[in-house]
Amino acid sequence: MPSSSAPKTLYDKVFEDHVVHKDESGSYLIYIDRHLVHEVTSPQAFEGLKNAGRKVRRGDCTLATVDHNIPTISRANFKSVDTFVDQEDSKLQVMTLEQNVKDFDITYFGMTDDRQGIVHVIGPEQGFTLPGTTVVCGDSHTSTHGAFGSLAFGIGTSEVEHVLATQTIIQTKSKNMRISVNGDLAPGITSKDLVLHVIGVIGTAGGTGCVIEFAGSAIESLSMEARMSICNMAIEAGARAGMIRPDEITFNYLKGRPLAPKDAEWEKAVKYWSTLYSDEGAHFDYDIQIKAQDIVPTITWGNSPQDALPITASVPDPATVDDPIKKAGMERALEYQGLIPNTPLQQINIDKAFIGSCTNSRIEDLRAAAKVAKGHKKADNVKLVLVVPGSGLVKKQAEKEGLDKIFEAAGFSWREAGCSMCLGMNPDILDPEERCASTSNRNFEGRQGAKSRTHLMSPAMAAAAAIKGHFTDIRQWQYNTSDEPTVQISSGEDQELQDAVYEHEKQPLESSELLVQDRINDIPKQSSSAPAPSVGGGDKFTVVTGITAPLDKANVDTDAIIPKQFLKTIKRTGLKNGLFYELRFVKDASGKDVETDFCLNVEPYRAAEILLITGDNFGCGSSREHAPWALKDFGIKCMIAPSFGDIFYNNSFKNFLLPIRLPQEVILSKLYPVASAGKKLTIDLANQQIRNGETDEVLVEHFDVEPFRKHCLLNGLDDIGLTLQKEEYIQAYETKRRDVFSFLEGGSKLIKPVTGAKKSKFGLKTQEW
Ligand SMILES: CC(C)[C@H](C(=O)O)[C@@H](O)C(=O)O
Ligand code: SF4
Repeated sequence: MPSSSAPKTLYDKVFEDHVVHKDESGSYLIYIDRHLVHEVTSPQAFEGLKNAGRKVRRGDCTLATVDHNIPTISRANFKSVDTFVDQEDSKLQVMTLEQNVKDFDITYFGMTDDRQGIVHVIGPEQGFTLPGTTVVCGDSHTSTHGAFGSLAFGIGTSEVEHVLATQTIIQTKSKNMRISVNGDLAPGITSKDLVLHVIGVIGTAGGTGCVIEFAGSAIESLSMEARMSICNMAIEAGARAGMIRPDEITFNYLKGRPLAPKDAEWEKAVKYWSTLYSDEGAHFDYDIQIKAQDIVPTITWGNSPQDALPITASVPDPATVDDPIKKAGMERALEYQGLIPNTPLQQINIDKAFIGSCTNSRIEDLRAAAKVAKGHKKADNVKLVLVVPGSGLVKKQAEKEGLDKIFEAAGFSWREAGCSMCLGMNPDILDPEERCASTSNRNFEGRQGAKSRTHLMSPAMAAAAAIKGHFTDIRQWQYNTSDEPTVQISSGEDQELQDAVYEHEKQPLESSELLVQDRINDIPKQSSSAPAPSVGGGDKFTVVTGITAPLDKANVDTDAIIPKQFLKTIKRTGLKNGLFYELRFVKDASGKDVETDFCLNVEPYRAAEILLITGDNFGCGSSREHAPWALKDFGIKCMIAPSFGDIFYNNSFKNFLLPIRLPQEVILSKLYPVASAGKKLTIDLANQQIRNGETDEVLVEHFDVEPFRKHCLLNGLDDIGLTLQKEEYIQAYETKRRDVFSFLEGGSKLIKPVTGAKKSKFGLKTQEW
C-alpha cells in the first residue's frame, strides 16, 4: 500500500504497516504478528487444517493456553486434565487443545505451568503483546491488547484457521473514532468506572465499524493494567478494537518481559514504537470528548453494559421512556434482574461477588480489592466471594504480597487462574436469580449461569459490596490502614520467575530519541506465478426465497443466540437446539424443556430461512462462531437488521450466511408487514435486491454488501484457498518484516523448553523462561 504524507491516526499507521496486499475490490490482506489461542474457539480450526493437510505457518507467532473451561479450585492434587476436570465436555476441549499443540508444535501454557492464565492476561504479561503489532485471538476481548498501541481484535474460528494457515487475515478498513478523556479522575475512580461511563454515553453500538483510540490526559496518566481494562471493554462499545498510544509507561511495563525484545533490538523497537501516535490533523470520523471530573463510581443495573449508572442513582423507571422498543427492553431487563424501578442502587443486596476476568484480574486489581477488604469480613447475606487471579504469575505475586491472606481473612475464596464465573464454562456459576457484584465485562442474561443477575463494577466496588452486602459508594469507604499489606519477598526457586515478570517495573527506562524509520508498507507489486491452490468451498448464496421470522429486539448478543453451555463442542454442527436456547425454552416442573412462544417456535416460522431483526446491534458481544453455526443448523440463511456486531457480521459470511444492514424505518415499513403476515421474502444477492417472495414486487431496490464478500458468497469461495494464492505477497512481506521488524522474530519460540523438575509450592512442574 503506498505511503501517503497525509496525517495519519495511530490505527492508520499500524494497519498500513501490516498490509500484505490490497485487492481491487478494496479489501486488504494484513499480516498478523501475534495469535493467541484457547481451547474454546480453536478445535474446529485445527480440525480444518488437518482435513486440508495444512500446517501452522508461524508457530513463533502463536501462543496457546487454557482458560475458559478449567476449574479454579486448588491444583494441589492435579495429576492430569483427564482426572482433574470433571465436566466431560470441558475435559474434551482442554484435551483436544493439548493434542493440537503437540500435533502442530505450538508453545502452550497448560495447567501445570505458572504462566497459564486468561489469554488476555498472559499475552501482555509475557511481553508477547507488543506495540504496533497486529494481535488476534478467537475471542472478542482481544481488544485488551490495544492498550499497548497494537491493533488487536477478536476473530471467529474460521479466521483462526485462516491465521494459522496463512498468518494473515482479510480485512476492510474500519472508521477512526477518538474518545478523549481529559482532566483528573477523582480519588477512588478507576478505569473500570471510566469505561462503563464511556459505554453508558456512546452505547453498546456506539463504536460499531470503528477502531476507538482512547486519548487525553486522564488516559495518559493510567497504568498499563488500567489501560488494558479500558481497551478490553472497547468491544462492549461495539468497536472492532480499542487502542492507546504507546508511551514511556508502556515501554517501562514491557522492558524485561520474557518475550520482549532485548538489547539492540529493544532500542530499535522503541524507536519504531515511538512513531506510533495520531499525527496532528489526522482525520477522525468521530471525535468524542469526555470530562474526567464527570466520572463517578459506576455500576450496571440491566443486561447490557450500556445500562450503566452512577452508584448514587436509582433503578430507572420505564414509565419515563417514550420509545416503545427501549421501554419494552427496559421492562424485560428489570423483570429479569428482579429490580423495582426507583430503588436506590445502594439499597440493593447481593448474593455473591466475583473479582476476576480479563477486565480486572491483574495484580493492580487484586491490590485494589484487598485494600478494601483488609480488616473486614464479608457480609452474612453474601454466600460466596470468588477472587480469581488472571494468571498463575499474578497469583504468585499476590501471594508474595500477602493479598491472599487478606482475602481469606475476609472470608473470600482465593482461587487458581482462569475465566471462572465471568462466563461459567467451568463449575463457577451463579444459581438462578442470584445477584452478583462482578468485575467482569458482560451482564448479559444467563451469562454467569441460567437466570443469573450480574452487575458490573470495579474491583474496589465489588469488594465493598461483598463486605457491606449491598452496592456501596467506594468514595465513602473507611479503609483500614493500620498496617498495609507488606510485600514478603519469598526465597527459593520461584524468585527468578517473579523477578522476570515484575521486578523490571522498577527499572527506569532511558527516554529514547524519536526516530521515524522507513515504514514497511511499500511492498512491490508482484504477479503470482505459483500454482493456484484450490479455492472452492462448497456452500454458496445466490437467491433465497423463504419464510421470514420477525424478531423485535435490540442488542441481541451472541450469548443469547447460543449460550455458553453449547460452546463446549469440538464440532461446527449439532447446535440447532441451542439456538436462542434461553428464549426458546423454559423448564417445566420435572426439569424438561418446554417451548416458549418465541418467534421461531410458532408456525410458519419454524421453517424460517430469513431472520428480520427490528432492533440495532444483532450479534454483539462474544466472537463465538457457534452463533452463525447454530443459525445455519436451524435453516437460517440470511439475517436483516439495522446493525450487527462486527465479529458476528464477519463470521456469518465465513459460513455463507448473508447479513444485510438496512435502516430501521425500511425494515419496519417495507419488510416487517410481509414477515409478520407469515409470507416469504426473496433475497437476490447478485442484484442486491429484496423482493416480495410471493408477488416478486421489489421492496428494497438496493442493499449494500462489500464486493469481495459478495463474490465469495456467489461463487462459494473458500478464503484460505484464495489467500494461499497470494503466497508470493506473503513471502515478500515476511522478508521485509524480518529486516524492519526484526524485534518481532522468535516470538513465542523464545520461551525456553521445560528444563527439568522445578517444583512450585503445589509440587507442580514449573517451566523456566
Ligand atoms: C468463548 C469466547 C468465544 C468468548 C468471546 O469471544 O468473548 C468468551 O471469551 C466470552 O467472553 O464470551
Ligand atoms: S470475557 Fe470472560 S470468558 Fe471471555 S476471555 Fe475474558 S475472562 Fe474469559
